[in-house]
Amino acid sequence: MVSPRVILIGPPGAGKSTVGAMVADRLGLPFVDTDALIVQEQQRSVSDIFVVDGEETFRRLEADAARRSLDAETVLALGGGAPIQDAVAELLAGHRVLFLDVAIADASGRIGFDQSRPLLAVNPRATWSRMMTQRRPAYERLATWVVDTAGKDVETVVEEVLAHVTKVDHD
Ligand SMILES: Nc1ncnc2c1ncn2[C@@H]1O[C@H](COP(=O)(O)OP(=O)(O)OP(=O)(O)O)[C@@H](O)[C@H]1O
Ligand SMILES: O=C(O)C1=C[C@@H](O)[C@@H](O)[C@H](O)C1
Ligand SMILES: [Mg+2]
Repeated sequence: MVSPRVILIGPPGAGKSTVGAMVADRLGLPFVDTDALIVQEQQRSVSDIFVVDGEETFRRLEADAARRSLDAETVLALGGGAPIQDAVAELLAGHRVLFLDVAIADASGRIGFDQSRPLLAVNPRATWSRMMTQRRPAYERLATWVVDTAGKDVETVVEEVLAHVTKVDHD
């Protein structure tokens, strides 16, 4: 069965989009990011969908985007909240799922908490921390591998992800 070489999960600021694109490039594979796919297909921003149609609509689009992205050989980044949905979590069984872990100290510096992340529009640091406490058990349960990105630059994280992917390719 054809499936993504690796699926990246983790909270906003973990580096899923940045690291995922670079890993895909190094592997010579297409990079798919469910957030970007939704934006492209809907022709509007994630924030716009949240504000105009509500989170429930976004989650439905996201689950659908994830479902359609699982049967191709790519590097796949899921939106931060995607694997928290039971419907998406169930789809991940049997796939290589890599949790990019990050703590608030690094995440806050990375994402700057601008308005592009609708869930973090109010009290961004406290909201991120609360969200991560709730989500961490799911990220850990679904992951077949974890890379802690704390204190590591993007290139170091990319190398760690590539090392893992190459190793499991040969196992
Ligand atoms: N290990 C790292 N060290 C320093 N900066 C990083 C690292 N990983 C990512 N960044 C930077 O942090 C910012 C956020 O990264 P990115 O958008 O890839 O996160 P994400 O996990 O895709 O978040 P979201 O769930 O909101 O889509 C980017 O500017 C990126 O360059
Ligand atoms: O963590 C989340 O719930 C989100 C993360 C982003 O990737 C986007 O999917 C959206 O902003 C929601
Ligand atoms: Mg992203």
